[in-house]
Amino acid sequence: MKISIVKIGGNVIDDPAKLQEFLMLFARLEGKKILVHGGGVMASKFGQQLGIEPKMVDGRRITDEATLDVVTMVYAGMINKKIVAKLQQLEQNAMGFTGADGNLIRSAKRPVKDIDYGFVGDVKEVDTELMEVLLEKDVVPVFSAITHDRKGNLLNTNADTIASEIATAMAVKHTVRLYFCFNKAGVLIDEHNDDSLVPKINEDIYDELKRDNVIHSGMIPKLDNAFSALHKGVSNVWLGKAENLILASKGKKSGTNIERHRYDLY
Ligand SMILES: Nc1ncnc2c1ncn2[C@@H]1O[C@H](COP(=O)(O)OP(=O)(O)O)[C@@H](O)[C@H]1O
Ligand SMILES: CC(=O)N[C@@H](CCC(=O)OP(=O)(O)O)C(=O)O
Repeated sequence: MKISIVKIGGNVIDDPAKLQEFLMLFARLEGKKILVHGGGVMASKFGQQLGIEPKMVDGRRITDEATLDVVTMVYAGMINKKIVAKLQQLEQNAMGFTGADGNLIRSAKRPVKDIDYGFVGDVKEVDTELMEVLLEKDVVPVFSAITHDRKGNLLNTNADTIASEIATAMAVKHTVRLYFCFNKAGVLIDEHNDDSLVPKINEDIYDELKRDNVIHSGMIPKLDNAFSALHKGVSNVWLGKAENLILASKGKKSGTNIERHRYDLY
């Protein structure tokens, strides 16, 4: 099978008009597809209303027990079900999941090293067989950023990581393209200027831009996950504005394309 794995970030989801526009494009995407959504911005806002201040380290959320409740409500509840309903309206047979549903994504609580991330899960296993059954039935799986450890605990997992792990697992048997859709034109030299796009990036350029703090916060997990997916067999990774999804799917020039090898650009 040819499968598109599309990740949509919280900044787009938080804007109802932009979300609707993106879902309409996603609905037009041909072939088998899986959607993974974040919602970090909204979890931070709802948490703050409850007096819980967000704590992020390199784009990843420190998740204590109260925060885990908030992210479960916001990601697996509100956002996931709204997206599923909107996709159903667009005649996509969407089904919403956390990793616990059908044991689709099992993770393990991240071990404490320098930082204690709390209830954050590192993905250990994706059930590709069940995923294939769903895709064969033309179901469009929609994943939130919640996984489980099969010991009764839900865990918060970065949505970019979920997209990359699903892509990697499916790439063992299938041809997989991974799209990270968000609110910027791609990797930028000046994050406030969409014209400063880096059209191709490899790990050497990434290391340099990260060292110079040109790439920071949420862009770090995105690129770490993009390179990891490519190294593990994903054919193609694209990163760019949600509204350019269809252009990207047709191979038209847009966004940042991630290159697999350090020597790709030389
Ligand atoms: N070099 C860069 N180019 C573009 N965006 C960057 C860069 N470095 C940091 N960022 C920030 O990363 C953000 C994207 O990460 P994140 O907020 O996690 O996205 P998402 O919407 O997918 O959740 C951008 O909105 C931008 O603020
Ligand atoms: C562990 C961890 O960082 N989890 C993320 C999951 C949501 C997410 O990734 O949302 P965006 O894609 O909108 O950033 C978080 O709670 O922010």
